[in-house]
Amino acid sequence: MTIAITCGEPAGIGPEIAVKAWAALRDKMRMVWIGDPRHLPIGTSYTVIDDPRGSLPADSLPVLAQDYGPAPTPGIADPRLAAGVIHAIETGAALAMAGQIDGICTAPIHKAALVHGAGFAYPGHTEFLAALGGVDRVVMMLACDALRVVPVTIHIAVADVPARLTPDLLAETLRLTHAGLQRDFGLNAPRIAVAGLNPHAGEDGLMGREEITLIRPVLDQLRAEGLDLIGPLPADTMFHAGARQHYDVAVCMYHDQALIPIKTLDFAGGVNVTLGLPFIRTSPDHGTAFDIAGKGIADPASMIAALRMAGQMAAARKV
Ligand SMILES: NC(=O)C1=CN([C@@H]2O[C@H](COP(=O)(O)OP(=O)(O)OC[C@H]3O[C@@H](n4cnc5c(N)ncnc54)[C@H](O)[C@@H]3O)[C@@H](O)[C@H]2O)C=CC1
Ligand SMILES: NCC(=O)COP(=O)(O)O
Repeated sequence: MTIAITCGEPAGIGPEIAVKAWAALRDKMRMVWIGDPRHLPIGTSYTVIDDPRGSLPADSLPVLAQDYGPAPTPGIADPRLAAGVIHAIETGAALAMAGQIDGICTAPIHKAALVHGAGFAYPGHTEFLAALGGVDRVVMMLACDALRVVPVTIHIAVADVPARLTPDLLAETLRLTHAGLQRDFGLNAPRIAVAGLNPHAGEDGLMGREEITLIRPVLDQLRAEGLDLIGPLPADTMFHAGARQHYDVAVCMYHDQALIPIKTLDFAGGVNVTLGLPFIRTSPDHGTAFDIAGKGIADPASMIAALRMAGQMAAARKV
């Protein structure tokens, strides 16, 4: 099994955590890095390879080399590199879809840098990879040992959430989550908790009506299809340790409702995984960390967890 790491934003911590994670896991799994070797931390031992399916060097980072431009100043995105950052993701996705690698693990991108530098038309990897994979809908799931979460709406303004939260989007997110947990996480009958949108899950309509008009009808429909659904639950009380025992994943209505609990519980161990793609994709749960880039102090734990998860998913699909 071979997992490719895409370089991510060269001015961030992506190259550093890729090298650290590769060093930690090189005895346990096959990994290649896609990017411009000039963006690796100074002194990194690497070997340029052509074929990710061939033999890989044991003691230097295998690199599918691209030519994107000289390394930027740490912490300052260089717009001239934006097209290269995007190309690395495209290369990883293409290799995965061609079966030349078993999955990709994407280092973080700086979304604004890609928009300003290359007119990137997507708010994140998740939406870009859906387009590359030729699928209309995917699900962003973040997972750590203590919790899995899915935001139904992802990278949109909070003000836009109620209008974008449609029965179709909610139903498809729940179905993809159910199928993804079955396929890749060994859960035959995943228990899915669903958050309300409003405080106290609307308190019988006193604090908002989306629970009554939208969420409950969708849950009733999908229960009839056989999904094990709990909710809609008040989001403020569904994440304490006791509550978490009753479900395998929490599906939330918007980005921060889902990501705040998991990043608070386990920032170092969290993994971002895209469900519903025709290939495996994981990522660390954190961003580019410009404030510590180039200092050599970035923690590779989330990247290590993401690579392990990609490897486990790939192994499960081969059984
Ligand atoms: N998958 C992706 O491509 C993701 C990209 N981002 C992007 O990253 C950029 C910065 O986002 P922020 O909200 O500032 O979050 P961030 O995760 O980059 O940083 C938040 C704080 O956590 C620290 N931190 C993050 N990762 C760390 C690590 N491995 N070791 C030690 N400390 C670490 C940072 O130094 C900073 O103090 C944004 O452009 C955002 O869009 C954010 C999340 C995921
Ligand atoms: N906040 C999570 C995040 O930004 C991850 O986005 P993506 O690049 O994995 O789509």
